[in-house]
Amino acid sequence: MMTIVTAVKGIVRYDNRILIVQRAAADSGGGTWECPGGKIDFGEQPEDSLIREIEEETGLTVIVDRIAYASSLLTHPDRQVILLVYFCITATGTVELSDEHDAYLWADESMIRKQIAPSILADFERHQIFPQLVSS
Ligand SMILES: Nc1nc2c([nH]c(=O)n2[C@H]2C[C@H](O)[C@@H](COP(=O)(O)OP(=O)(O)OP(=O)(O)O)O2)c(=O)[nH]1
Repeated sequence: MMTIVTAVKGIVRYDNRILIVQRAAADSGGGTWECPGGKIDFGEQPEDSLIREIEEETGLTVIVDRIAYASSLLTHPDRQVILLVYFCITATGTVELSDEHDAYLWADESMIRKQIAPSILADFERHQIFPQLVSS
């Protein structure tokens, strides 16, 4: 059966860096670096879902600033994920990871370019995320 799920992801900013997290080695896509976030629960508002997911994955309580971009990908030939990606801010940089991730990094532009999954980097370029990180 073909399914579409909606996920929310955060570009969490702190001290001129953003938070990237490495998927646990044992999970699907293990070892790849991404922005924190996850799937929207039925009936949930996207921004509430993002706050909940980031809290679960990192222990951070973020404030959602504004939408950065929307994107879509197939994680499997019959499974589509619609991604809503938001800029977020946090008052502290202290991260406590869940079992879903093995490592985290407060990354600047060059670290992001080196680490993050190519499909995410392509979205960052397409939607001019880097210039927005320095200018606001
Ligand atoms: N193209 C693109 N893909 C992204 C971005 N951010 C992001 O996490 N991804 C990818 C990584 C994942 O393969 C996919 C969906 O993330 P997800 O957390 O819902 O995970 P998943 O579908 O693999 O499901 P699960 O294993 O966590 O249950 O999206 C992005 O900004 N652009």
